Amino acid sequence: MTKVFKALTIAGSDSGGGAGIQADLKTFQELGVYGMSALTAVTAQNTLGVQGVYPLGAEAVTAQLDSVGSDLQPDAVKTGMLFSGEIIRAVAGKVRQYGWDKLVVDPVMIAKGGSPLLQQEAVQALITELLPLSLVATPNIPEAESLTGMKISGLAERERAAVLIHTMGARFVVLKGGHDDGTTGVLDLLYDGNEFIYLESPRISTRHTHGTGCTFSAAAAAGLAQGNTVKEAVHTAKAFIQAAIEDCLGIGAGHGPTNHFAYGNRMRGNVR
Ligand SMILES: Nc1ncnc2c1ncn2[C@@H]1O[C@H](COP(=O)(O)OP(=O)(O)OP(=O)(O)O)[C@@H](O)[C@H]1O
Ligand SMILES: Cc1ncc(CO)c(N)n1
Repeated sequence: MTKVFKALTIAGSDSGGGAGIQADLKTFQELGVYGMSALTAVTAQNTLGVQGVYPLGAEAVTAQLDSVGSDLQPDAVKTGMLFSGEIIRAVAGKVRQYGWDKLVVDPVMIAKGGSPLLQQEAVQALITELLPLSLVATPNIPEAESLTGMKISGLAERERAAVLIHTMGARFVVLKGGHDDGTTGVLDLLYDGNEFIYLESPRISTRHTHGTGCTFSAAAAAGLAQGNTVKEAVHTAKAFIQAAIEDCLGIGAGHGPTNHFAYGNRMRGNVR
């Protein structure tokens, strides 16, 4: 039998299916990785915004992690929306207990429309509890500003923020450039503690970018689950999200989801 690669996402549910757990599982599946999930919160959400946030208690998160950890042994794990310090501490405890060392931390804080997905007081727990356990952290620019307390405008500041987040314990940092509006390219910065690698792609002019960060970090986790290096996994994640934004589905009246089929379609030669 061929080896089955397995990845676990610890994140919130997006009823609209473009971000959160749904984006993660679709991405795992498209990249040939068996997906598992531990829910932290249920959101009532669509392309127009977040209509409600219903967090789970930490014990419900712990129970799901024990169910997966005691039986299914994920090859890689990613975190998304964690909502509270209590949930972050529970997740960190289980990551340590089960020795999940291929951990991608996407420090989700605020949805694109401005709704908070992480309590302000939980940012410190993210820094002290989870970043030190992470193999890869994938902040966007506002998240990097919140983690570091810096205001980031130019490339030099972005590099400085990546170094700071690395010193918080993330062995690799991908500082994503989606929010750097007004530029013709999108520059994601990968820092490995030693050198900067610049992943640049043309900026696609579209409003359909709901869940780009979730999809990107899930693709990176899928690559790690398959045994790829961090650099390989991040390069594939960039190609996956670029295709998913380019071939957008155009659904919903607001900020629509990306096309999770796009990368696989291209690989299979079925271009839309
Ligand atoms: N308009 C765009 N064109 C091309 N690539 C983009 C665009 N917007 C985002 N990306 C890519 O998508 C990935 C996610 O970046 P972004 O900075 O948007 O994350 P995010 O803000 O965490 O996403 P979200 O919170 O919506 O899930 C990055 O690899 C980035 O380069
Ligand atoms: C559940 C959830 N997680 C993450 C994001 C960030 O895109 C979102 N909008 N919703």
